[in-house]
Amino acid sequence: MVAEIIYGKELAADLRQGMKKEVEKLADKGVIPALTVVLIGDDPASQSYVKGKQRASEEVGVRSRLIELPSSTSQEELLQLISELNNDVEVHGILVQLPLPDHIEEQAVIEAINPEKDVDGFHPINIGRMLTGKDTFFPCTPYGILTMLQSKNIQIEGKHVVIVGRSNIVGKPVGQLLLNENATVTYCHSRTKNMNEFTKNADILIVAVGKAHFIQADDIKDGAVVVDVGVNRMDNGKLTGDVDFDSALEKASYITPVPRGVGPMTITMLLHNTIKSAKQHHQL
Ligand SMILES: NC(=O)C1=CN([C@@H]2O[C@H](COP(=O)(O)OP(=O)(O)OC[C@H]3O[C@@H](n4cnc5c(N)ncnc54)[C@H](OP(=O)(O)O)[C@@H]3O)[C@@H](O)[C@H]2O)C=CC1
Ligand SMILES: Nc1nc(=O)c2c([nH]1)NC[C@@H]1CN(c3ccc(C(=O)N[C@@H](CCC(=O)O)C(=O)O)cc3)C=[N+]21
Repeated sequence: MVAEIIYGKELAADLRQGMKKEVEKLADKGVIPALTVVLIGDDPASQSYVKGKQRASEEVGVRSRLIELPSSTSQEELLQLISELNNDVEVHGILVQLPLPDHIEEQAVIEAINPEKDVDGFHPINIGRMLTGKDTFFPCTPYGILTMLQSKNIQIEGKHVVIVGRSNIVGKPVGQLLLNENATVTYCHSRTKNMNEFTKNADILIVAVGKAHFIQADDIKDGAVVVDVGVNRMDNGKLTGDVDFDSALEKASYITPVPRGVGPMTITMLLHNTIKSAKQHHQL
């Protein structure tokens, strides 16, 4: 079998066209959705992602402000800034780019953000709301993956979803989101034994590890749907995923590429959440 490639980049562009129209309508009512991104330090990958977020915001008419701070910023200073942003009625979404420097406790920062402005969907209140099946800001990467699967009418209910990786921002929440869609979910991680006995059983395999070509064709069931979340920069400067794309393409029924797959969808769902937040704040 040769897989159909799911280009998140194209779906993202389609969705942003709709968002642009929605933002124009909001502007007529005097509301301009506004996102503030806080970037600490000078990690080139983070800078590149943040640039992508700025560009996409501009495209749909979301007002995006970037606050760049040195890596010497203290936790107290960051918490103070978040408190100011929480109180600023002109700010609908707050995103603190992760990872943070070692001297800052990530969870304390996430919990300081007003859940109503937590457009990343990382606050425990929003995670809990997602877990219990309530409406909330869904974490952007999981939400983007769900939207990609739905765009191809891929059945989720009753399917065995295997996730490799259990981070708080990707692995864990994508499992919960798909569980809500009635999938049967298995998590694999660094302590999992005989991992490919699980991956080979997956109807939908989602890989978020951060190791280039970690998953090979041998690890994939014939006809499986393969979602590659990994973004790894190779020595030649090019990006590659966690899945050996060329060999997996011959085995899967659907596969997402890297780049142009999940990444652009993550950014698009961030804009979706920011628009949603603006509407909620203005009771629209
Ligand atoms: N496209 C996008 O929008 C996004 C892409 N990413 C990319 O996705 C990748 C993962 O990101 P993130 O979830 O934040 O990463 P983390 O580093 O937080 O988590 C990696 C996960 O992989 C697991 N893992 C590591 N080694 C192995 C192994 N040998 N076998 C099985 N599991 C293993 C870890 O297990 P354990 O928990 O046991 O340590 C952990 O759960 C990265 O490449 C990142 O750049 C991330 C966010 C968004
Ligand atoms: N608070 C927070 N929220 C996040 O959502 C968040 C974060 N921190 N820290 C890092 C990860 C990673 N992440 C990506 C977003 C877009 C692409 C993306 O657009 N990738 C393009 C390529 C981009 C390029 O060329 O550099 C693609 O795959 O086609 C990738 C990765 C969001 N993250």
